[in-house]
Amino acid sequence: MTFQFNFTVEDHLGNELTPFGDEDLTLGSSKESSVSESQKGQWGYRKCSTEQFNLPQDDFWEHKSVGNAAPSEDRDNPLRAANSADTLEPHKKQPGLRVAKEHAMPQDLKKVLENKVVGTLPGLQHISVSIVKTTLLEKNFPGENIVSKSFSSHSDLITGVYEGGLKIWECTFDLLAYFTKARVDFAGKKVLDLGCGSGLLGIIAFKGGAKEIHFQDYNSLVIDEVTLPNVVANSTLVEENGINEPAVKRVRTSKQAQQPFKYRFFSGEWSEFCELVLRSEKFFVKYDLILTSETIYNPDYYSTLHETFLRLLDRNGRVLLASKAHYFGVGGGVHLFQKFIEERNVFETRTLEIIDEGLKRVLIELTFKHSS
Ligand SMILES: C[S@@+](CC[C@H](N)C(=O)[O-])C[C@H]1O[C@@H](n2cnc3c(N)ncnc32)[C@H](O)[C@@H]1O
Repeated sequence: MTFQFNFTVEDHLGNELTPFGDEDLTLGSSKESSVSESQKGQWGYRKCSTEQFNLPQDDFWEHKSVGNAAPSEDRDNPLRAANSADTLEPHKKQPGLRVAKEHAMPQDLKKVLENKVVGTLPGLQHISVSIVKTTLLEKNFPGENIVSKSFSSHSDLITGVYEGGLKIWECTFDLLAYFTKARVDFAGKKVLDLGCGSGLLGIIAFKGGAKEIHFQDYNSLVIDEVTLPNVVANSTLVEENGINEPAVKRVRTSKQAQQPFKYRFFSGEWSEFCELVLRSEKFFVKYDLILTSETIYNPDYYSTLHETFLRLLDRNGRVLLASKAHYFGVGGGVHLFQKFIEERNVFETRTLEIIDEGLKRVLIELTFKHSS
């Protein structure tokens, strides 16, 4: 599927460091922007010198090994069955489904930021994805060839090959703004940034005091080249630079800041990811919060996405989801997704906010109909 429905905030704002922008990936129609003037003004770039980052010691990163058997559970009730590592509905193994894997944090964290250019947003550091793409193209990256595939097919999404993680999508910023507005409480929570791409949602959750954060993206390369570097770039700057993030101030004491945080990184298709994490610990502790932006564009994925929520969300947890109202060309959107959720009758949805400028966007919350 050849598809383009968005712009990168980074490219849209213009940046002289960008040798080619996503302009090159755009099919036809004009781009629409709803990025506010204040967002534009706050975006800037600087070359990254790894010396500028006082990177954390090894024990900062706590990893768990994968491989324990999953607990067996009662399957009569969808909620109980959701605890099982076995799929609720027989999972049709499709050939070519991207197998999930866990990414270990590299030993040498400074290397993660090598050749990266770092931009800033309020309370956030963020590497330039355009530079990453260019570097990978130049290097003729031997792994997942998604950059050149995306480039040559003029598409931001290639179904089953590249699902768009090499951009920061617009709704990420809607959700970030909502976190501040609604004073979302991350303290002590176990959080999943699902379909993370840049990982900015999870990073803000970390800064807000979340106790454990997992990042998942379809593409392995996205995790290695974008998500991980962003996490590293943001890992210690919070305290050192005195970034004024209200949520940070509220919950993070200097003592908390010194405690090791648990990050884990995963790539792969959602059902495979579920299998992997549910098997990774004998008693997998479910997520209190699942954050997900621009992941409901393809109706073909709704069933797997629903099942992922069902199996991985704590009964008293919630999903915060941001989406365009409609994804032209692919067919998905909020209305269709909400209808799908209603029919399944497991979650209830609540509209948190409608952003009606540029392309209409919606923030919704999902919670279990019957919590504990
Ligand atoms: C359009 S991108 C959005 C990236 C990021 N959340 C943002 O807002 O900038 C959609 C993301 O969802 C994930 N995704 C989509 N479909 C998926 C699937 N079937 N299995 C696993 N991940 C998927 C991909 O990892 C991709 O990064």
